[in-house]
Amino acid sequence: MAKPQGPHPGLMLQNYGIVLDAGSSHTALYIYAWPAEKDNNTGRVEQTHSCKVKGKGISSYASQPWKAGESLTLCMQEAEQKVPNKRHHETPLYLGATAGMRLLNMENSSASDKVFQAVEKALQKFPFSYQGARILSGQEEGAFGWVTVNYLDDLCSCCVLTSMRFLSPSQGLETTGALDLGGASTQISFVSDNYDGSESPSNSVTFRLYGNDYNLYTHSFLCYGKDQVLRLALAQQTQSGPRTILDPCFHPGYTEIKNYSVLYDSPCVSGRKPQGAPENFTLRGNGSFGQCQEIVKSVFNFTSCKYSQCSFNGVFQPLLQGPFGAFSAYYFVMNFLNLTDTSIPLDTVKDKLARYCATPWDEVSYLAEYCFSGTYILTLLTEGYNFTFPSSCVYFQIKGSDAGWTLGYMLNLTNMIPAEAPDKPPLPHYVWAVLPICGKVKGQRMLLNTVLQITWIQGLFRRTKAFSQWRVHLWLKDILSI
Ligand SMILES: Nc1ncnc2c1ncn2[C@@H]1O[C@H](COP(=O)(O)OP(=O)(O)O)[C@@H](O)[C@H]1O
Ligand SMILES: [Ca+2]
Repeated sequence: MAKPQGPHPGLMLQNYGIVLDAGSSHTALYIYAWPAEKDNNTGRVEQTHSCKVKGKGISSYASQPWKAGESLTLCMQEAEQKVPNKRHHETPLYLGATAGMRLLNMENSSASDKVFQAVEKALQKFPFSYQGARILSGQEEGAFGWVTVNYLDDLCSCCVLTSMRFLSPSQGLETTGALDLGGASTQISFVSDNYDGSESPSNSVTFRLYGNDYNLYTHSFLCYGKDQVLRLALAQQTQSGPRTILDPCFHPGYTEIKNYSVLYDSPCVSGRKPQGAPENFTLRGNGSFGQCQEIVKSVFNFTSCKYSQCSFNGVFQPLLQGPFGAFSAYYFVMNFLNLTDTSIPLDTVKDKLARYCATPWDEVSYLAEYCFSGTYILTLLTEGYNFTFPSSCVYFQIKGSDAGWTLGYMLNLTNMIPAEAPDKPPLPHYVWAVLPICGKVKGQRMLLNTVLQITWIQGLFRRTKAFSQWRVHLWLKDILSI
């Protein structure tokens, strides 16, 4: 008897790519896959697996570099299992390190080199196509995060509402800005119609996507990740070298003994350690959101700006233009605090946070830093970047933990972001007519894409936003299987 016919084997063939995100707090491995039979520009890339490396980030192994390499072994073995053997040799493997290694490199470049040597040695033992380990610049981290957010196109209801403005002839189609909060740095990246890149060239990244140039504004604030900002705030409170501090950013009843040398062992605060400080100090929480916000505000410098406008610390920032997707620690913290709904008035958000901060520690007794982190996020967004809530459309990404620069980095390095538009229109025009029907099948996201596409047909763009067309193009190819 003839075997039942399965799908043509060629149709099942997948390509894979692996990216290791060596962050300041920990390393994570991501596996991406896309259909092999489609040309690079049309297959939808999806994350098929992720693995969190046990222990801290690779920069924490400065004094025992070999352990940085060893720490990756389990996740790499898992990747060997997850990627089919036949594809191992063709699977590119990248490691990108962010602010933790940027800081280590500033502090002790030979230690950072040794960590990379150890990591390289460990990764080369695996059968994948190793493509190198390096530190990403802050601009790259911001820009690739933006590519990911726009590629994922995982828009929430907040932005569906905002999509109404896509129909306005004066506004043009918008890309989604990206907000990434790490432990040691934070990035903001967006396209603003009023920004041509000339005012502050170091904040400008140009992308050629589908025949159009995008001028992206991006800035990475080193030391403004949530873990380093906590050091800045504690440094602010310990300048006189006290033995005890009453810290409003921690719950009442919370007590912790902190070591001065450990606190000041970071380029973000080094040189500020008080002379003659004792070995330790005791941190006692008193849970006051208002006072905590005052301390957090004091780590931002709003006084000098040599540009037409600035966010903080004298850094140029053009007019905000949204929507924005906020991911990584933005999502972890706001999700934990049940504050991801940005349609809530700002005062209500502050009330909720104030109540959380004032909750006695014995009623929380779990992860002490969320009051501080929530206060920092709110202050960074509203005072630092000047978002106004609820009118600014910032959405905390549901798949927050998995959005980040890694996908954009891989898309770029594997040339999967087409720089040029195809010679002919991606699909004949009659196909657009079926869109409203398709739109109902997959719900919200489809509906939004429909809006984008119709807007395109009607020629309502002030200028062509080919990146969105590219997304729609990918999606159409997907659902129509062409
Ligand atoms: N479940 C979680 N809840 C709260 N914070 C988290 C959670 N998981 C990760 N984080 C935080 O997210 C941040 C991730 O930063 P990371 O990517 O390691 O640093 P960077 O991007 O600055 O190099 C860290 O501050 C880490 O503590
Ligand atoms: Ca990160």
